[in-house]
Amino acid sequence: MKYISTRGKAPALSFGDVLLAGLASDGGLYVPETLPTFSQEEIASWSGLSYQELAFNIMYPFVEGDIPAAAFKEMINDAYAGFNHSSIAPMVQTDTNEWILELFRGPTLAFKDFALQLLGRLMDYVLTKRQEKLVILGATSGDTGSAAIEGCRHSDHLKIFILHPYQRVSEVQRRQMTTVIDDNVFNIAVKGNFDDCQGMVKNSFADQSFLQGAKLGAVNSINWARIMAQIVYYFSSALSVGAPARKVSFSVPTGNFGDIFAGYLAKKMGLPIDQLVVATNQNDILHRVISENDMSRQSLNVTLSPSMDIMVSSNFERLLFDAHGRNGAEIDDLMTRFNAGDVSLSDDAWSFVKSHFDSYKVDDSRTCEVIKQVFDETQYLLDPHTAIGLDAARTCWKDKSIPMITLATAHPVKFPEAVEKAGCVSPVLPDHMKDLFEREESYDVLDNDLSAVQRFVTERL
Ligand SMILES: Cc1ncc(COP(=O)(O)O)c(C=O)c1O
Ligand SMILES: N[C@@H](CCOP(=O)(O)O)C(=O)O
Repeated sequence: MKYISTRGKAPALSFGDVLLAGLASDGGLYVPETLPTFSQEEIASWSGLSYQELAFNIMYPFVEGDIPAAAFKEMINDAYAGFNHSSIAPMVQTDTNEWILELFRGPTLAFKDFALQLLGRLMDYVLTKRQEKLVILGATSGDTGSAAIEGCRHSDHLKIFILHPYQRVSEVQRRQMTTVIDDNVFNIAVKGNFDDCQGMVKNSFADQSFLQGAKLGAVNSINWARIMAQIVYYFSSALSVGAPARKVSFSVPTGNFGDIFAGYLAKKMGLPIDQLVVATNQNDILHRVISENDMSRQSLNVTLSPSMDIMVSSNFERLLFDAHGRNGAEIDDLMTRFNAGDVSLSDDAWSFVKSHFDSYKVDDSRTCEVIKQVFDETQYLLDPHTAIGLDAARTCWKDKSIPMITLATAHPVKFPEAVEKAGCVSPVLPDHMKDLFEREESYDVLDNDLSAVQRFVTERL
C-alpha cells in the first residue's frame, strides 16, 4: 500500500514512512493511493468476530508489507487489553433504532484511545526496527493529549511534547496529562486556543530546523494511522445492528473532522451507510460549509464541549481531495486561497460534500437540556460532546427504520462542569483515576509564540 499527499508534491510513501512522517513535506495530509474494499458477503462473514479480530481484518491491508501479520495481531491485542469492556466498543440502546456507541472504555476515557494506544505500539515497533528515535509534537483540546501520552510514555524511542490551550481544557483533562511524570513526557499550556496549538505543530513540520537533526512525528489525526484505527468501530457497531443486510446511519460530534472522515472511508470500503451527520458546537465552521458553503473562519468560542473548540479542521482537506477528483495541485491552490481569505467551495465540490454529509449545530444551553432530558428519561448520562451528537442525530435522521448510531466520544466524568450545569450529578472517577486530584502535576505555561515553544523543545532534546 502506498500513500500520497493531498497536495500532490510530496513523495508517495509506505505505511511505515507515513506513520513516522505525520504531515507530508508539502504541507498536505497522507491518504492511501487506493482504498481496500470489502464485499457485502465478506463483511457479513465478520459478524461474531471479536473487536480485535475485526480490527485486524480491516486494518491489515493498510499496513501489509511494513508490519508482519503476527506482530500486528499482537499489537492490536495489546492496545485493547487496557479497555474496561469485553466488547471494547459496546453499544447502548436509548430508543427504537437509536444507539449510543461507547468509545470511552479505554484508559483515558475518550475515543482517542482506539487509535493512540495502537499508534504508540506501531511507532515503537517501526522505530525499534529502524533503530531511530522520534520527537512527538502534538496539540490537544483535551483528549488527544492524555491518550497520546498513555500510548507513548513507555517507549524508549519517543519523547512527547503536548501543547494544550491554557485554561481551556477541563481540570480532569489537564490532570490526566500533567500528572504523568515521566522523563520523556512534557506538557505545555499555551496562552492561546487549540487552533494556535495545532498551527504551531503544523509550522514545526514545515520547518524542522529547530530540532537540530532530530525527527518530528505526529499523534494528531493528521497522522494517517489515527484515521485507520478509527474506521474499525464503524464496522463493529454496524455489524451489531444488522449490517450489511441493512443500512445504518451515524452521528458524530465533530471538531478536527478525523472521526467522521473515518466513517466516510468505512462507507467507501463497502459498509452500507445511509447518513453521516456532522454534529458541531457553536464553533460551527463545518456545519456552515455543509449547509451554506461558508468556510469563513470566525473567532473561536469557549464552550461546554471544549474538545470541539476547533475552527481549523485539519481532516477536511482529506475530504476536499476526493471532492476535487484527487487532484493535489487543485488542493494546493485551494489551501493557498483559503489562507488568503477565500471562503467557499466550487459548486461541484460543495455538491460532493453535501452528497455525503448532513450537519447540525448545537449550542451550550441545548447541550445541557439534552443531557438532562436523556438522563431523566433513561438514567443514561451523556458527556457534552455526545449530547451534541445525539441532538444532531435526532434532528437530521431521515429514515427512522434505519438504525442511527451516535458516537459517544468521551465519558461524562471528564466534564463535570457541563454535567452539573445540566442539573445532573457528575459521576465518580473510575478506580484507576480516583486519586487524580491528589497527584503531583507538572507543566509549563508558555506564550502563544512558536519560537518560545520550539526553544522549549530544543532545550529538552
Ligand atoms: C470528546 C471529543 N468529541 C469529539 C471530538 C471531535 O473529533 P474529531 O476532531 O475527530 O472531529 C473530539 C476531539 O477532536 C473529542 O475529544
Ligand atoms: N479534540 C481533540 C483535538 C485534536 O484532534 P485530533 O483528533 O486531530 O488529535 C483533542 O481532544 O485533543
